[in-house]
Amino acid sequence: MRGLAVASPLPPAAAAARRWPRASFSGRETSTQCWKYDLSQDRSLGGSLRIGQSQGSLLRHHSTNLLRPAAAAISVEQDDINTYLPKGDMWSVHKFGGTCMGTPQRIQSVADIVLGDSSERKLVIVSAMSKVTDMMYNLVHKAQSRDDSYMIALEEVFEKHMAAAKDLLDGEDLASFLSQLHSDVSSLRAMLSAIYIAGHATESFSDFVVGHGELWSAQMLSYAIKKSGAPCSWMDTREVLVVKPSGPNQVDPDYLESENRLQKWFSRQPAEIIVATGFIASTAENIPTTLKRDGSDFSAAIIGSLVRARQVTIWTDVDGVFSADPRKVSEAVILSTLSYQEAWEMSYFGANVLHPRTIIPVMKDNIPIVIRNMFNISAPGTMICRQPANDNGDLDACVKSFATIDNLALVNVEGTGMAGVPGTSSAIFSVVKDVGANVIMISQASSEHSICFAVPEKEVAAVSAALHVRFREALAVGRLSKVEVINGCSILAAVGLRMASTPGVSAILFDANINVRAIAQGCSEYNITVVLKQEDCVRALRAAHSRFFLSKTTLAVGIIGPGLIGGTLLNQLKDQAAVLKENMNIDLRVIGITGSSTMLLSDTGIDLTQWKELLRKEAEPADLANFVRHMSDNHVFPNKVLVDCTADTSVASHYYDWLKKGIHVITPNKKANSGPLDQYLKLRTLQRASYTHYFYEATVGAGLPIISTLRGLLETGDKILHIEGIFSGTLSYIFNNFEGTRTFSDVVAEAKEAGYTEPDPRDDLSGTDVARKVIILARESGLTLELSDIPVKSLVPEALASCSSADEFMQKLPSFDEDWAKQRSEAEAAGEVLRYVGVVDAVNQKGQVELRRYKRDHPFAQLSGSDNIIAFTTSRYKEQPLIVRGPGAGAEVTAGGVFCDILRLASSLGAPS
Ligand SMILES: NC(=O)C1=CN([C@@H]2O[C@H](COP(=O)(O)OP(=O)(O)OC[C@H]3O[C@@H](n4cnc5c(N)ncnc54)[C@H](O)[C@@H]3O)[C@@H](O)[C@H]2O)C=CC1
Ligand SMILES: N[C@@H](CC=O)C(=O)O
Ligand code: NA
Repeated sequence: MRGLAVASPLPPAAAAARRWPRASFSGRETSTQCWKYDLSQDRSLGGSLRIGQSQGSLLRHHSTNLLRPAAAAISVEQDDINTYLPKGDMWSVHKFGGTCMGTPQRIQSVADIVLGDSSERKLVIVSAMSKVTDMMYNLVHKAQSRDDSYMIALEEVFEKHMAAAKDLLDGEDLASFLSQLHSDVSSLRAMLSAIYIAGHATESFSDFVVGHGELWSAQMLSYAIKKSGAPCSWMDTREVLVVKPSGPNQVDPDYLESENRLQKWFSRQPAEIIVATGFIASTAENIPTTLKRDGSDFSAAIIGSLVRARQVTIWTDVDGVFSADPRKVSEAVILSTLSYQEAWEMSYFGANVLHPRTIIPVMKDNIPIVIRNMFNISAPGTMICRQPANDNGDLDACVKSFATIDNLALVNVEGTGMAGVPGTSSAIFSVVKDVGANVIMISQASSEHSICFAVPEKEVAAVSAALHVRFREALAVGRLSKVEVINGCSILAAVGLRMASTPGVSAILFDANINVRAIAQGCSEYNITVVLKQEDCVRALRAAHSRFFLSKTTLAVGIIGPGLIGGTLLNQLKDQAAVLKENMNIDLRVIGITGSSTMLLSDTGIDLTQWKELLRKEAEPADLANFVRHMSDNHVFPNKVLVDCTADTSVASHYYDWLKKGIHVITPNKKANSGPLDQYLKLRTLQRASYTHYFYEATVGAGLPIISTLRGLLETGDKILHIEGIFSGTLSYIFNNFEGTRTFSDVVAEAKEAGYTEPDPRDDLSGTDVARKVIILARESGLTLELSDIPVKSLVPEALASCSSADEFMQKLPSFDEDWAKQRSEAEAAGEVLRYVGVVDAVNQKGQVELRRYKRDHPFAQLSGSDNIIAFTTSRYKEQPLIVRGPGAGAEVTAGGVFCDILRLASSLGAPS
């Protein structure tokens, strides 16, 4: 036996070892070095001798069984050649479906994608141009039903391909394609005419006709690739792929024969790029046939396996495999990896991934399949392979996807006589088999008292009738108690390879508030299947999906009162939502906005860029009860919060119920915390006993950290002695700006215009707003005071207290400007300013609100704008109080304070800090 002649020196051992890690070096660093190689582990060698033809291949000597890396130029003696077809990592297989081959421009893009792949060798499988396969079947159908319009239809097929070729090709390539097209169409015309005369087409006649779509698309693409100068041949896979029928509408590949034929083919045309026809094949007797449904994917997988490809890429028009049907679950995400088994399970449960049989050929050789979008090349796609690369072991990753099957019926066979009686299930399922029904899932209670199974709804009547006949006697004597049919069912399947090793998966599924009728989980635990009412299915699918795929800190937000503060908050949420999601994994979804007359609801989140417009155009009449139901019935989102941005006492009276329902509450509205003491205490007791949160930072000092500062002091054991301050942004603004240049009523109007006042400014001027804040802080400090316990000096002239509206009040206020001017001058003459202050006297358990005069150098006299200043005197801050100062009213700062509370909530739900 002759050896191998290597014409140029071998690569250095170290470099070679990197490239062939399983090789063990023996010999010296000379041209005589040899490499032992573990053939069994290397799919590039396929366990038998392969000889490479370029640098980077492995050569094995027959007699010594030693392998060595090939050098750039090798001359190989004919005797030593087992095969001409190089196999292994150098091959990359691509498949482009009809949509990808839909137009000449797309065919050109396909050519560009193929040329852009740097693999040493490429095998490209193509489908017919979109719609062509249907057109071809239609030709056969017309001809055999003796409809002579088949001639016109054939002409259309011809025109379509001629037009595409003229767009795509030119010169000699175009001429030779068109000449082939002419000749093919002539033979088709003859064959269709024969079919027309016979009024019948055999399957192979039909397959012969139909396969032309692929023959033409493959030739066009190969010419388009060749145009760029790349060496490319096209392959009629009927010469290579041999299959045998294995059932109705099903064929099995004959790998051995196909491999032999492929090698022969390659020895004739050893091109670096081969464009091959998908879908078509032939029998061992060379009769044309097809690979049936999803045939081109199957062709790609078989050929990928024959050449032991590095990868098979299936190009399509979606970014990859979704975690659930995106038409049903808008939150569905593209999965980066899937195991073969997961892809298999998903296909079974109706996900449009790959036909299970497409996976078999590549699975045996561990060849990854990548699903990619040819219209979005930047998307990495989904890789289907043996071991998911990003399998990081957390619970979220163990469920890969959810799929559903509708229109099922559940059959439940029940009875004490079933337990321990061998053959019952075999009797049941032989009945099912006899009526030809397709069992989708089976579940048997371990007590063996019942077996239930799901079948398509349209098959259940026959199944039920046959079971009643078969078990008539058992039913009559009571061994079986019933054969029950439950119509209108769906299956929801959770698929994931790692569910087996992850505790708690089914618990999460059940926790999603799904009313489950039956459950099945195989020992392999690749899927958990639950049967539920069809009408619940989409809701359940969304709920289950959200449990696994949404961030734990996804918050469904309902905004009540989109006025100044609520509206500003919505705009802030709109501007910041993407940043929060990106940086902190906090996903905020406003799923409802209600004003006093209209409300806007959404299941998955309102588009905040147009909330105002939507609220005008798409809103429904406001109904707070329905609004809250919409929040609590939503099972997509794990956490919900209602944000009350009204000043309404009746809205505040519902907080207790909402917290009880598990809905968190956040508010700038002071009514609940300054309302009747018993209700306040009841609310706080409930909230402290639950894990539901209630935040209200903006009720005092707007966005200033007043409540949180006070809480921090108290929770760390400090003792509050005294809290004193200017708590009203409105009154602060008024007295900071009422300096003799403008009238009192003008300054009040300015404060209202600036958004500092309450919806009715009398609430500010009357001192009620300050009294409420004093009560809130007093109660927070442990005092049990009612609002009526606080003496308040009202600045509302008695005559205006009874005005029927805020507008009327504002109109009449100027008549009191003179009184105010007098008070101000008196203070000024004494070197003092007017300031409206609130006091919590924790030592004496009292509160107070009054208009005081302060010397010009007092800190309270130094404020500007809407500044609040609050001084906490405590056991720790006794000599010098702890002071918080800053703008204490206004839309942006108040909405910002409410927003802060929302993030505090997200943080207590587990968001990163
Ligand atoms: N303006 C400010 O600087 C500050 C305001 N706040 C508080 O913020 C809250 C909101 O104040 P603004 O936005 O200025 O008032 P606003 O009058 O501009 O907005 C209140 C909104 O609530 C709506 N509303 C009233 N009753 C309702 C109900 N039952 N159901 C649904 N919607 C209802 C109104 O139609 C309006 O759109 C008040 O509680 C106020 O005390 C707190 C701190 C500072
Ligand atoms: N109207 C209030 C707003 C804040 O609570 C004020 O003026 O302080
Ligand atoms: Na505050």
